[in-house]
Amino acid sequence: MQTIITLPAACDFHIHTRQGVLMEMVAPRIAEGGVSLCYVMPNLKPPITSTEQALEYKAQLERLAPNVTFLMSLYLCPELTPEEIRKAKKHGIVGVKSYPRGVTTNSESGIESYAIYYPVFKAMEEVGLILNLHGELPSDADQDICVMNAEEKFLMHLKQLHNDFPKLKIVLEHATTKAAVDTVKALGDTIGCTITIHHLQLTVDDWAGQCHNFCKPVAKFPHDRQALRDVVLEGHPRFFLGTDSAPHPAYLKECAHSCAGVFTTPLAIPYLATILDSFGAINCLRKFACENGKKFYGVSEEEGKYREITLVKEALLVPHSYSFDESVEERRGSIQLPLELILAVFTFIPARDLCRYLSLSKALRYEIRKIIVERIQRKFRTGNNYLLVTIEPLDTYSSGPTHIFDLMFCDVDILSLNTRFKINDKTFDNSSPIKHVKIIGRKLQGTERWETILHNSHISIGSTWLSIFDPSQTIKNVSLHVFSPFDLKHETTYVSKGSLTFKINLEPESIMWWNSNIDDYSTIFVSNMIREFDDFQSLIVMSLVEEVIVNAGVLLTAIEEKWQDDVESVVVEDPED
Ligand SMILES: NC(=O)N[C@@H](CC(=O)O)C(=O)O
Repeated sequence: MQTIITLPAACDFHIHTRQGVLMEMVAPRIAEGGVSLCYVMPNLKPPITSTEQALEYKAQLERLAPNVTFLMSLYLCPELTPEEIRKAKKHGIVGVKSYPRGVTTNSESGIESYAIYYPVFKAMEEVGLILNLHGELPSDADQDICVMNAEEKFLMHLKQLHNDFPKLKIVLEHATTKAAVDTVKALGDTIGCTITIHHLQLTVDDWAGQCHNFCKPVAKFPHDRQALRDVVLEGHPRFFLGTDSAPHPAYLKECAHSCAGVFTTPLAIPYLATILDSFGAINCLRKFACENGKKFYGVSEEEGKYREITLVKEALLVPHSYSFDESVEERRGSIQLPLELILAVFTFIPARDLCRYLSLSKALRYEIRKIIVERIQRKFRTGNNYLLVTIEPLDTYSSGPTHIFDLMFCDVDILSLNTRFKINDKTFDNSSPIKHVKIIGRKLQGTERWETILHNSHISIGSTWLSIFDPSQTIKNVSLHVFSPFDLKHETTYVSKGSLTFKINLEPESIMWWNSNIDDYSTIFVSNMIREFDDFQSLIVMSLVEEVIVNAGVLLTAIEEKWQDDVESVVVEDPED
Protein backbone atom coordinates (compact mmCIF):
# COMPACT_ATOMS: atom_id res chain seq x y z
CA MET A 1 0.00 0.00 0.00
CA GLN A 2 1.15 3.48 -0.72
CA THR A 3 1.81 5.14 2.57
CA ILE A 4 -0.16 8.27 1.77
CA ILE A 5 -3.33 8.44 -0.31
CA THR A 6 -5.39 11.53 -0.99
CA LEU A 7 -8.89 11.14 -2.28
CA PRO A 8 -12.34 12.70 -1.99
CA ALA A 9 -14.00 12.12 1.35
CA ALA A 10 -16.09 8.99 1.09
CA CYS A 11 -19.81 8.41 0.85
CA ASP A 12 -21.48 5.97 3.19
CA PHE A 13 -24.77 4.85 1.69
CA HIS A 14 -26.01 3.07 4.78
CA ILE A 15 -25.47 4.46 8.25
CA HIS A 16 -27.35 4.30 11.55
CA THR A 17 -26.90 7.65 13.25
CA ARG A 18 -29.33 6.83 16.09
CA GLN A 19 -30.93 9.45 18.31
CA GLY A 20 -30.44 11.16 21.65
CA VAL A 21 -27.07 10.91 23.34
CA LEU A 22 -25.99 8.12 21.00
CA MET A 23 -26.60 10.37 18.00
CA GLU A 24 -24.61 13.11 19.72
CA MET A 25 -21.71 10.69 19.97
CA VAL A 26 -22.03 9.32 16.41
CA ALA A 27 -22.72 12.39 14.26
CA PRO A 28 -19.42 14.26 14.83
CA ARG A 29 -17.53 11.04 14.16
CA ILE A 30 -18.82 10.66 10.60
CA ALA A 31 -16.38 13.24 9.27
CA GLU A 32 -13.64 11.88 11.54
CA GLY A 33 -14.08 8.53 9.81
CA GLY A 34 -13.42 10.14 6.42
CA VAL A 35 -17.01 10.44 5.20
CA SER A 36 -18.60 13.59 3.85
CA LEU A 37 -21.94 12.27 2.63
CA CYS A 38 -24.12 9.63 4.15
CA TYR A 39 -27.48 8.04 3.68
CA VAL A 40 -29.26 7.83 6.99
CA MET A 41 -31.35 4.83 8.03
CA PRO A 42 -34.81 5.51 9.47
CA ASN A 43 -35.06 2.69 12.04
CA LEU A 44 -35.39 4.98 15.02
CA LYS A 45 -37.82 4.65 17.89
CA PRO A 46 -40.37 5.56 16.64
CA PRO A 47 -39.31 4.97 13.05
CA ILE A 48 -39.07 7.87 10.61
CA THR A 49 -42.24 7.55 8.59
CA SER A 50 -43.01 11.10 7.49
CA THR A 51 -41.29 13.87 5.60
CA GLU A 52 -41.54 16.18 8.63
CA GLN A 53 -39.85 13.66 10.90
CA ALA A 54 -37.09 13.06 8.37
CA LEU A 55 -36.43 16.78 7.95
CA GLU A 56 -36.39 17.35 11.69
CA TYR A 57 -33.96 14.45 12.09
CA LYS A 58 -31.78 15.86 9.31
CA ALA A 59 -31.72 19.25 11.03
CA GLN A 60 -30.63 17.63 14.29
CA LEU A 61 -27.83 15.79 12.52
CA GLU A 62 -26.72 18.91 10.69
CA ARG A 63 -26.47 20.81 13.95
CA LEU A 64 -24.11 18.11 15.23
CA ALA A 65 -22.17 17.64 12.00
CA PRO A 66 -22.50 20.76 9.85
CA ASN A 67 -19.87 19.63 7.35
CA VAL A 68 -21.63 16.39 6.40
CA THR A 69 -24.31 15.93 3.74
CA PHE A 70 -27.15 13.86 5.17
CA LEU A 71 -29.46 12.11 2.75
CA MET A 72 -32.64 10.98 4.41
CA SER A 73 -34.86 7.94 4.09
CA LEU A 74 -38.32 6.92 5.27
CA TYR A 75 -39.33 3.65 6.89
CA LEU A 76 -41.61 1.49 4.76
CA CYS A 77 -44.79 0.91 6.73
CA PRO A 78 -48.54 1.13 6.19
CA GLU A 79 -48.67 4.86 6.98
CA LEU A 80 -46.56 5.59 3.95
CA THR A 81 -48.87 6.65 1.12
CA PRO A 82 -48.16 7.56 -2.51
CA GLU A 83 -49.00 11.17 -1.52
CA GLU A 84 -46.35 11.09 1.20
CA ILE A 85 -43.89 9.74 -1.35
CA ARG A 86 -44.51 12.69 -3.65
CA LYS A 87 -44.20 15.10 -0.76
CA ALA A 88 -40.99 13.41 0.39
CA LYS A 89 -39.48 13.77 -3.06
CA LYS A 90 -40.36 17.44 -3.14
CA HIS A 91 -38.52 17.95 0.15
CA GLY A 92 -35.39 16.15 -0.91
CA ILE A 93 -35.91 12.80 0.81
CA VAL A 94 -33.94 10.25 -1.13
CA GLY A 95 -35.44 6.84 -0.49
CA VAL A 96 -37.49 4.38 1.49
CA LYS A 97 -36.03 1.58 3.56
CA SER A 98 -37.80 -1.73 3.93
CA TYR A 99 -37.18 -3.95 6.93
CA PRO A 100 -38.82 -7.35 7.05
CA ARG A 101 -40.60 -7.49 10.37
CA GLY A 102 -38.53 -8.61 13.31
CA VAL A 103 -35.27 -9.47 11.56
CA THR A 104 -33.06 -6.79 13.10
CA THR A 105 -32.80 -3.77 15.39
CA ASN A 106 -36.00 -1.69 15.54
CA SER A 107 -37.75 -3.66 12.83
CA GLU A 108 -40.91 -4.36 14.81
CA SER A 109 -42.84 -2.10 12.46
CA GLY A 110 -41.32 -3.77 9.43
CA ILE A 111 -43.18 -5.24 6.54
CA GLU A 112 -44.68 -8.69 6.20
CA SER A 113 -45.56 -8.63 2.54
CA TYR A 114 -44.65 -6.34 -0.32
CA ALA A 115 -47.98 -6.70 -2.10
CA ILE A 116 -49.73 -3.91 -0.19
CA TYR A 117 -46.93 -1.49 -0.98
CA TYR A 118 -47.24 -1.68 -4.75
CA PRO A 119 -48.98 1.71 -5.02
CA VAL A 120 -46.16 3.20 -2.94
CA PHE A 121 -43.53 1.57 -5.13
CA LYS A 122 -45.30 2.86 -8.21
CA ALA A 123 -45.18 6.39 -6.86
CA MET A 124 -41.52 5.94 -5.97
CA GLU A 125 -40.78 4.71 -9.47
CA GLU A 126 -42.57 7.73 -10.92
CA VAL A 127 -40.86 10.39 -8.82
CA GLY A 128 -37.47 8.66 -8.59
CA LEU A 129 -37.15 7.65 -4.96
CA ILE A 130 -34.82 4.76 -4.15
CA LEU A 131 -36.07 1.56 -2.51
CA ASN A 132 -33.57 0.17 -0.01
CA LEU A 133 -34.05 -3.44 0.95
CA HIS A 134 -32.87 -5.15 4.08
CA GLY A 135 -32.65 -8.39 2.16
CA GLU A 136 -33.43 -11.11 4.65
CA LEU A 137 -36.42 -13.29 5.33
CA PRO A 138 -37.38 -13.76 8.97
CA SER A 139 -36.13 -17.04 10.40
CA ASP A 140 -38.71 -19.79 10.17
CA ALA A 141 -37.85 -23.34 11.23
CA ASP A 142 -40.77 -24.81 9.27
CA GLN A 143 -39.40 -23.28 6.09
CA ASP A 144 -35.81 -24.11 7.01
CA ILE A 145 -34.92 -20.42 7.10
CA CYS A 146 -32.27 -19.18 9.50
CA VAL A 147 -29.68 -16.41 9.55
CA MET A 148 -27.38 -18.38 7.29
CA ASN A 149 -29.76 -18.59 4.34
CA ALA A 150 -32.14 -15.71 5.11
CA GLU A 151 -30.51 -13.48 2.50
CA GLU A 152 -30.34 -16.04 -0.26
CA LYS A 153 -33.99 -16.95 0.27
CA PHE A 154 -34.91 -13.27 0.07
CA LEU A 155 -33.44 -12.77 -3.38
CA MET A 156 -36.58 -13.97 -5.16
CA HIS A 157 -38.33 -10.88 -3.75
CA LEU A 158 -35.66 -8.62 -5.18
CA LYS A 159 -36.09 -10.25 -8.58
CA GLN A 160 -39.86 -9.98 -8.36
CA LEU A 161 -39.76 -6.31 -7.40
CA HIS A 162 -37.34 -5.53 -10.19
CA ASN A 163 -39.54 -7.40 -12.61
CA ASP A 164 -42.66 -5.51 -11.48
CA PHE A 165 -40.96 -2.09 -11.24
CA PRO A 166 -38.14 -2.14 -13.77
CA LYS A 167 -37.57 1.61 -13.53
CA LEU A 168 -37.58 1.72 -9.74
CA LYS A 169 -34.06 2.05 -8.40
CA ILE A 170 -33.55 -0.61 -5.76
CA VAL A 171 -30.54 -1.11 -3.52
CA LEU A 172 -29.98 -4.47 -1.92
CA GLU A 173 -28.39 -3.42 1.35
CA HIS A 174 -25.36 -4.96 2.99
CA ALA A 175 -25.01 -8.01 0.73
CA THR A 176 -23.23 -10.90 2.38
CA THR A 177 -23.50 -13.78 -0.07
CA LYS A 178 -22.21 -14.86 -3.43
CA ALA A 179 -25.83 -15.50 -4.37
CA ALA A 180 -26.67 -11.85 -3.68
CA VAL A 181 -23.70 -10.57 -5.67
CA ASP A 182 -24.56 -12.81 -8.62
CA THR A 183 -28.22 -11.82 -8.50
CA VAL A 184 -27.52 -8.08 -8.42
CA LYS A 185 -25.04 -8.39 -11.26
CA ALA A 186 -27.55 -10.31 -13.33
CA LEU A 187 -30.31 -7.75 -12.85
CA GLY A 188 -30.62 -4.47 -14.71
CA ASP A 189 -29.01 -1.10 -14.22
CA THR A 190 -31.63 0.02 -11.72
CA ILE A 191 -30.40 -2.48 -9.14
CA GLY A 192 -27.54 -1.45 -6.87
CA CYS A 193 -25.94 -3.06 -3.85
CA THR A 194 -24.15 -1.83 -0.76
CA ILE A 195 -21.35 -3.76 0.90
CA THR A 196 -20.18 -3.08 4.41
CA ILE A 197 -16.56 -2.94 5.45
CA HIS A 198 -16.92 -5.62 8.07
CA HIS A 199 -18.44 -8.10 5.63
CA LEU A 200 -15.27 -7.76 3.55
CA GLN A 201 -13.38 -8.96 6.61
CA LEU A 202 -15.55 -11.32 8.65
CA THR A 203 -16.92 -14.79 8.14
CA VAL A 204 -19.20 -16.84 10.32
CA ASP A 205 -16.33 -17.93 12.57
CA ASP A 206 -15.71 -14.32 13.50
CA TRP A 207 -19.15 -13.60 14.91
CA ALA A 208 -20.10 -16.98 16.39
CA GLY A 209 -19.37 -16.32 20.05
CA GLN A 210 -18.05 -12.82 19.43
CA CYS A 211 -20.75 -10.32 20.08
CA HIS A 212 -18.94 -7.30 18.66
CA ASN A 213 -18.88 -8.91 15.23
CA PHE A 214 -22.52 -9.86 15.31
CA CYS A 215 -24.75 -7.97 12.92
CA LYS A 216 -27.61 -8.58 10.56
CA PRO A 217 -27.23 -10.00 8.04
CA VAL A 218 -24.55 -12.14 9.66
CA ALA A 219 -21.24 -12.67 7.88
CA LYS A 220 -21.37 -15.91 5.90
CA PHE A 221 -18.92 -18.42 4.41
CA PRO A 222 -15.42 -17.70 3.16
CA HIS A 223 -16.57 -18.18 -0.44
CA ASP A 224 -19.27 -15.55 0.14
CA ARG A 225 -16.73 -13.09 1.48
CA GLN A 226 -14.60 -13.86 -1.55
CA ALA A 227 -17.49 -12.97 -3.85
CA LEU A 228 -17.83 -9.59 -2.09
CA ARG A 229 -14.13 -8.96 -2.40
CA ASP A 230 -14.14 -9.98 -6.05
CA VAL A 231 -16.93 -7.61 -6.99
CA VAL A 232 -15.09 -4.73 -5.27
CA LEU A 233 -11.89 -5.71 -7.07
CA GLU A 234 -13.78 -5.80 -10.33
CA GLY A 235 -14.87 -2.21 -9.67
CA HIS A 236 -18.42 -3.10 -10.63
CA PRO A 237 -20.25 0.24 -10.84
CA ARG A 238 -23.41 -0.89 -9.07
CA PHE A 239 -21.62 -2.03 -5.89
CA PHE A 240 -20.63 0.60 -3.37
CA LEU A 241 -19.92 1.34 0.25
CA GLY A 242 -22.69 1.30 2.84
CA THR A 243 -21.07 0.67 6.21
CA ASP A 244 -24.26 -0.26 8.04
CA SER A 245 -22.39 1.14 11.01
CA ALA A 246 -24.81 0.46 13.85
CA PRO A 247 -23.67 1.39 17.36
CA HIS A 248 -25.23 -0.09 20.45
CA PRO A 249 -24.40 0.61 24.08
CA ALA A 250 -21.84 -1.90 25.36
CA TYR A 251 -24.30 -3.39 27.81
CA LEU A 252 -26.57 -4.33 24.91
CA LYS A 253 -23.72 -5.89 22.91
CA GLU A 254 -21.93 -7.65 25.72
CA CYS A 255 -24.81 -9.66 27.05
CA ALA A 256 -26.71 -12.88 26.55
CA HIS A 257 -28.78 -11.54 23.66
CA SER A 258 -26.42 -9.27 21.86
CA CYS A 259 -27.94 -6.58 19.66
CA ALA A 260 -27.09 -6.87 15.99
CA GLY A 261 -24.81 -4.16 14.66
CA VAL A 262 -21.14 -3.39 14.11
CA PHE A 263 -19.98 0.15 14.78
CA THR A 264 -17.38 1.39 12.31
CA THR A 265 -18.15 5.07 11.75
CA PRO A 266 -15.22 6.74 13.59
CA LEU A 267 -12.65 4.71 11.66
CA ALA A 268 -14.63 3.88 8.55
CA ILE A 269 -12.24 4.79 5.79
CA PRO A 270 -8.98 3.81 7.56
CA TYR A 271 -10.64 0.45 8.29
CA LEU A 272 -11.84 0.08 4.71
CA ALA A 273 -8.41 0.96 3.32
CA THR A 274 -6.78 -1.59 5.60
CA ILE A 275 -9.14 -4.35 4.52
CA LEU A 276 -8.93 -3.49 0.83
CA ASP A 277 -5.15 -3.40 1.11
CA SER A 278 -5.19 -6.86 2.68
CA PHE A 279 -6.60 -8.39 -0.49
CA GLY A 280 -4.92 -6.19 -3.03
CA ALA A 281 -7.86 -3.87 -3.69
CA ILE A 282 -6.56 -0.57 -2.38
CA ASN A 283 -6.79 0.90 -5.85
CA CYS A 284 -10.51 0.19 -5.81
CA LEU A 285 -11.05 2.38 -2.77
CA ARG A 286 -11.94 5.51 -4.70
CA LYS A 287 -14.52 3.89 -6.98
CA PHE A 288 -16.06 1.78 -4.27
CA ALA A 289 -16.22 4.39 -1.52
CA CYS A 290 -16.32 7.72 -3.34
CA GLU A 291 -17.76 7.35 -6.83
CA ASN A 292 -20.03 4.38 -7.55
CA GLY A 293 -22.66 5.16 -4.96
CA LYS A 294 -22.96 8.81 -5.90
CA LYS A 295 -23.41 7.88 -9.54
CA PHE A 296 -26.02 5.26 -8.78
CA TYR A 297 -27.98 7.60 -6.53
CA GLY A 298 -27.37 10.63 -8.74
CA VAL A 299 -26.36 12.74 -5.74
CA SER A 300 -23.44 14.83 -4.58
CA GLU A 301 -22.38 16.76 -1.51
CA GLU A 302 -24.34 19.83 -0.56
CA GLU A 303 -22.70 23.11 -1.38
CA GLY A 304 -19.45 23.67 0.47
CA LYS A 305 -19.41 20.16 1.94
CA TYR A 306 -17.14 18.45 -0.55
CA ARG A 307 -13.67 17.85 0.86
CA GLU A 308 -10.65 15.67 0.42
CA ILE A 309 -9.09 13.30 2.89
CA THR A 310 -5.58 11.96 3.25
CA LEU A 311 -4.95 8.45 4.48
CA VAL A 312 -1.61 7.76 6.07
CA LYS A 313 -0.46 4.20 6.61
CA GLU A 314 0.71 3.99 10.17
CA ALA A 315 -0.11 2.10 13.36
CA LEU A 316 -3.33 3.12 15.04
CA LEU A 317 -4.77 1.96 18.29
CA VAL A 318 -8.47 1.27 17.88
CA PRO A 319 -10.34 2.51 20.94
CA HIS A 320 -11.97 -0.22 22.96
CA SER A 321 -15.17 1.74 23.14
CA TYR A 322 -16.67 5.16 22.56
CA SER A 323 -18.43 6.74 25.45
CA PHE A 324 -21.54 8.79 25.41
CA ASP A 325 -23.15 10.54 28.29
CA GLU A 326 -25.73 8.24 29.66
CA SER A 327 -25.42 9.11 33.28
CA VAL A 328 -28.55 8.75 35.29
CA GLU A 329 -28.27 12.25 36.61
CA GLU A 330 -28.14 13.65 33.14
CA ARG A 331 -31.26 11.78 32.19
CA ARG A 332 -33.04 12.72 35.33
CA GLY A 333 -32.29 16.35 35.07
CA SER A 334 -32.69 17.17 31.46
CA ILE A 335 -35.54 15.34 29.92
CA GLN A 336 -39.14 16.00 29.40
CA LEU A 337 -40.39 13.09 27.42
CA PRO A 338 -43.88 12.32 26.36
CA LEU A 339 -44.83 9.15 28.06
CA GLU A 340 -46.31 6.78 25.61
CA LEU A 341 -46.44 3.29 26.88
CA ILE A 342 -48.64 1.36 29.12
CA LEU A 343 -47.81 -2.07 30.20
CA ALA A 344 -50.04 -5.04 30.24
CA VAL A 345 -48.55 -7.89 32.13
CA PHE A 346 -50.14 -9.91 34.79
CA THR A 347 -47.49 -11.92 36.48
CA PHE A 348 -46.02 -13.60 39.48
CA ILE A 349 -42.39 -13.79 40.35
CA PRO A 350 -41.61 -17.48 40.11
CA ALA A 351 -40.29 -18.66 43.45
CA ARG A 352 -37.30 -20.30 41.86
CA ASP A 353 -36.13 -16.99 40.42
CA LEU A 354 -36.46 -15.41 43.78
CA CYS A 355 -34.36 -18.11 45.43
CA ARG A 356 -31.75 -17.95 42.76
CA TYR A 357 -31.44 -14.24 43.17
CA LEU A 358 -31.43 -14.25 46.94
CA SER A 359 -28.71 -16.87 47.08
CA LEU A 360 -26.30 -14.58 45.27
CA SER A 361 -23.82 -12.51 47.19
CA LYS A 362 -24.81 -8.99 48.08
CA ALA A 363 -22.16 -7.58 45.79
CA LEU A 364 -23.41 -9.62 42.88
CA ARG A 365 -26.97 -8.65 43.56
CA TYR A 366 -25.92 -5.05 43.58
CA GLU A 367 -24.18 -5.47 40.26
CA ILE A 368 -27.14 -7.21 38.70
CA ARG A 369 -29.47 -4.57 39.92
CA LYS A 370 -27.25 -1.83 38.62
CA ILE A 371 -27.04 -3.39 35.20
CA ILE A 372 -30.75 -3.91 34.93
CA VAL A 373 -31.59 -0.48 36.18
CA GLU A 374 -29.14 1.10 33.79
CA ARG A 375 -30.41 -0.92 30.89
CA ILE A 376 -33.93 0.11 31.56
CA GLN A 377 -33.07 3.72 32.07
CA ARG A 378 -31.14 3.86 28.86
CA LYS A 379 -34.12 2.57 27.01
CA PHE A 380 -36.17 5.23 28.62
CA ARG A 381 -33.67 7.82 27.60
CA THR A 382 -33.36 6.83 24.00
CA GLY A 383 -36.93 5.91 23.43
CA ASN A 384 -40.01 7.11 25.09
CA ASN A 385 -40.91 7.33 28.66
CA TYR A 386 -42.87 4.79 30.56
CA LEU A 387 -44.80 4.43 33.68
CA LEU A 388 -45.73 1.15 35.15
CA VAL A 389 -49.25 1.10 36.38
CA THR A 390 -50.52 -1.67 38.53
CA ILE A 391 -54.06 -2.47 39.32
CA GLU A 392 -54.71 -4.28 42.53
CA PRO A 393 -57.59 -5.43 44.63
CA LEU A 394 -58.02 -4.29 48.20
CA ASP A 395 -55.46 -5.43 50.73
CA THR A 396 -52.72 -6.03 48.27
CA TYR A 397 -50.23 -4.43 50.58
CA SER A 398 -49.93 -7.88 52.09
CA SER A 399 -49.50 -9.69 48.85
CA GLY A 400 -45.94 -8.96 47.95
CA PRO A 401 -44.86 -8.27 44.43
CA THR A 402 -47.95 -9.47 42.71
CA HIS A 403 -49.69 -7.13 40.40
CA ILE A 404 -51.51 -6.75 37.25
CA PHE A 405 -49.57 -4.47 35.07
CA ASP A 406 -51.60 -2.46 32.72
CA LEU A 407 -50.46 -0.92 29.56
CA MET A 408 -51.03 2.80 29.45
CA PHE A 409 -50.16 5.77 27.39
CA CYS A 410 -49.58 8.93 29.36
CA ASP A 411 -47.98 12.26 28.82
CA VAL A 412 -45.79 12.78 31.78
CA ASP A 413 -43.56 15.60 32.67
CA ILE A 414 -40.69 13.69 34.13
CA LEU A 415 -39.13 16.78 35.56
CA SER A 416 -42.02 17.51 37.80
CA LEU A 417 -42.42 13.85 38.65
CA ASN A 418 -38.83 13.80 39.56
CA THR A 419 -39.07 16.84 41.73
CA ARG A 420 -41.96 15.38 43.53
CA PHE A 421 -40.19 12.12 44.07
CA LYS A 422 -37.38 13.94 45.68
CA ILE A 423 -39.64 15.46 48.26
CA ASN A 424 -40.42 12.08 49.71
CA ASP A 425 -42.55 13.62 52.32
CA LYS A 426 -46.17 14.17 52.95
CA THR A 427 -47.39 15.76 49.79
CA PHE A 428 -50.69 16.84 48.49
CA ASP A 429 -50.92 18.17 45.05
CA ASN A 430 -53.82 18.94 42.83
CA SER A 431 -51.88 19.53 39.70
CA SER A 432 -51.02 16.12 38.52
CA PRO A 433 -48.24 15.88 35.98
CA ILE A 434 -50.04 12.94 34.46
CA LYS A 435 -52.23 13.84 31.57
CA HIS A 436 -54.05 12.02 28.85
CA VAL A 437 -53.89 8.66 30.47
CA LYS A 438 -55.45 5.92 28.54
CA ILE A 439 -55.44 2.36 29.60
CA ILE A 440 -55.44 0.23 26.58
CA GLY A 441 -55.17 -3.30 27.63
CA ARG A 442 -54.06 -6.06 29.86
CA LYS A 443 -52.57 -9.44 29.35
CA LEU A 444 -53.68 -12.35 31.41
CA GLN A 445 -51.08 -14.53 33.02
CA GLY A 446 -50.27 -17.66 31.11
CA THR A 447 -52.17 -16.58 28.05
CA GLU A 448 -51.37 -14.63 24.98
CA ARG A 449 -54.67 -12.89 25.35
CA TRP A 450 -54.90 -9.18 25.60
CA GLU A 451 -58.02 -7.39 26.58
CA THR A 452 -59.05 -3.84 26.52
CA ILE A 453 -59.91 -2.77 29.99
CA LEU A 454 -63.00 -0.73 29.72
CA HIS A 455 -63.81 -1.27 33.33
CA ASN A 456 -60.71 -1.71 35.32
CA SER A 457 -62.80 -2.08 38.33
CA HIS A 458 -64.12 -5.42 37.21
CA ILE A 459 -61.10 -7.46 36.51
CA SER A 460 -61.51 -11.13 37.14
CA ILE A 461 -58.28 -12.89 37.56
CA GLY A 462 -57.57 -16.47 38.22
CA SER A 463 -54.39 -17.10 40.08
CA THR A 464 -53.00 -18.91 43.05
CA TRP A 465 -52.57 -15.58 44.66
CA LEU A 466 -56.21 -14.85 44.50
CA SER A 467 -57.16 -18.19 45.91
CA ILE A 468 -56.65 -16.70 49.32
CA PHE A 469 -59.76 -14.79 48.48
CA ASP A 470 -62.92 -16.18 47.16
CA PRO A 471 -61.76 -17.40 43.73
CA SER A 472 -64.96 -16.29 42.14
CA GLN A 473 -64.55 -12.82 43.52
CA THR A 474 -64.12 -10.06 41.06
CA ILE A 475 -62.02 -7.17 42.06
CA LYS A 476 -64.28 -4.38 43.04
CA ASN A 477 -61.79 -1.74 43.82
CA VAL A 478 -58.69 -0.88 42.01
CA SER A 479 -55.82 1.40 42.54
CA LEU A 480 -53.30 2.64 40.07
CA HIS A 481 -49.74 2.60 41.21
CA VAL A 482 -47.59 4.59 38.94
CA PHE A 483 -43.91 3.88 39.03
CA SER A 484 -41.33 5.95 37.39
CA PRO A 485 -38.22 4.18 36.19
CA PHE A 486 -36.36 7.14 37.52
CA ASP A 487 -37.58 6.60 41.02
CA LEU A 488 -35.32 3.68 41.71
CA LYS A 489 -36.51 2.94 45.16
CA HIS A 490 -40.12 3.43 44.29
CA GLU A 491 -40.28 5.80 47.15
CA THR A 492 -43.33 7.40 45.78
CA THR A 493 -46.36 5.70 44.47
CA TYR A 494 -49.31 7.44 43.03
CA VAL A 495 -52.47 5.68 43.81
CA SER A 496 -55.77 6.60 42.41
CA LYS A 497 -59.14 5.24 41.76
CA GLY A 498 -61.75 6.16 39.27
CA SER A 499 -60.11 9.36 38.29
CA LEU A 500 -57.41 10.72 36.15
CA THR A 501 -56.72 13.59 38.42
CA PHE A 502 -54.15 12.05 40.62
CA LYS A 503 -54.49 13.42 44.08
CA ILE A 504 -51.72 12.34 46.26
CA ASN A 505 -51.40 12.12 49.93
CA LEU A 506 -48.33 10.28 50.99
CA GLU A 507 -48.33 8.91 54.47
CA PRO A 508 -44.97 7.23 54.67
CA GLU A 509 -45.72 4.88 57.47
CA SER A 510 -49.35 4.18 56.90
CA ILE A 511 -50.70 1.17 55.18
CA MET A 512 -52.66 1.48 52.04
CA TRP A 513 -56.38 1.86 52.42
CA TRP A 514 -59.13 3.85 51.04
CA ASN A 515 -62.52 4.99 51.97
CA SER A 516 -65.11 2.59 50.65
CA ASN A 517 -67.35 5.44 49.64
CA ILE A 518 -64.68 7.11 47.73
CA ASP A 519 -65.78 9.27 44.89
CA ASP A 520 -63.82 10.19 41.87
CA TYR A 521 -62.01 13.04 43.45
CA SER A 522 -61.45 11.86 46.97
CA THR A 523 -58.05 11.87 48.45
CA ILE A 524 -56.53 8.46 48.69
CA PHE A 525 -54.18 7.50 51.46
CA VAL A 526 -51.37 5.25 50.51
CA SER A 527 -48.24 3.92 51.97
CA ASN A 528 -45.08 4.98 50.29
CA MET A 529 -44.69 1.34 49.36
CA ILE A 530 -41.13 1.05 50.50
CA ARG A 531 -41.97 -1.91 52.60
CA GLU A 532 -43.72 -3.59 49.81
CA PHE A 533 -41.16 -2.79 47.21
CA ASP A 534 -37.85 -3.43 48.83
CA ASP A 535 -34.70 -3.51 46.87
CA PHE A 536 -35.24 -6.92 45.47
CA GLN A 537 -38.78 -6.32 44.51
CA SER A 538 -37.82 -3.12 42.82
CA LEU A 539 -35.48 -5.14 40.73
CA ILE A 540 -38.25 -7.45 39.77
CA VAL A 541 -40.48 -4.59 38.85
CA MET A 542 -37.74 -3.11 36.77
CA SER A 543 -37.15 -6.42 35.04
CA LEU A 544 -40.79 -6.64 34.22
CA VAL A 545 -40.71 -3.19 32.79
CA GLU A 546 -37.78 -4.15 30.69
CA GLU A 547 -39.36 -7.33 29.49
CA VAL A 548 -42.44 -5.49 28.48
CA ILE A 549 -40.53 -2.75 26.77
CA VAL A 550 -38.69 -5.29 24.71
CA ASN A 551 -41.99 -6.63 23.48
CA ALA A 552 -43.80 -3.36 23.51
CA GLY A 553 -43.63 -2.58 19.83
CA VAL A 554 -45.24 -5.83 18.86
CA LEU A 555 -47.78 -5.73 21.64
CA LEU A 556 -48.82 -2.19 21.02
CA THR A 557 -49.36 -2.81 17.37
CA ALA A 558 -51.45 -5.87 18.14
CA ILE A 559 -53.51 -4.11 20.75
CA GLU A 560 -54.05 -0.98 18.80
CA GLU A 561 -55.03 -2.83 15.68
CA LYS A 562 -57.55 -4.91 17.53
CA TRP A 563 -59.06 -2.28 19.74
CA GLN A 564 -58.48 0.85 17.78
CA ASP A 565 -61.81 2.34 18.67
CA ASP A 566 -61.87 1.30 22.27
CA VAL A 567 -58.58 2.78 23.24
CA GLU A 568 -59.25 6.31 22.20
CA SER A 569 -60.30 7.56 25.55
CA VAL A 570 -59.61 7.13 29.17
CA VAL A 571 -61.38 4.18 30.61
CA VAL A 572 -60.70 4.20 34.29
CA GLU A 573 -64.12 4.02 35.85
CA ASP A 574 -65.48 3.81 39.29
CA PRO A 575 -67.38 0.60 39.97
CA GLU A 576 -69.77 2.44 42.20
CA ASP A 577 -70.88 4.71 39.37
N1 LIG B 1 -27.11 -4.13 10.81
C1 LIG B 1 -27.45 -4.45 12.05
O1 LIG B 1 -27.05 -5.51 12.52
N2 LIG B 1 -28.19 -3.63 12.81
C2 LIG B 1 -28.85 -2.43 12.39
C3 LIG B 1 -30.12 -2.67 11.66
C4 LIG B 1 -29.90 -3.27 10.30
O2 LIG B 1 -29.52 -2.57 9.36
O3 LIG B 1 -30.09 -4.48 10.18
C5 LIG B 1 -29.14 -1.57 13.62
O4 LIG B 1 -29.88 -0.58 13.47
O5 LIG B 1 -28.64 -1.89 14.69
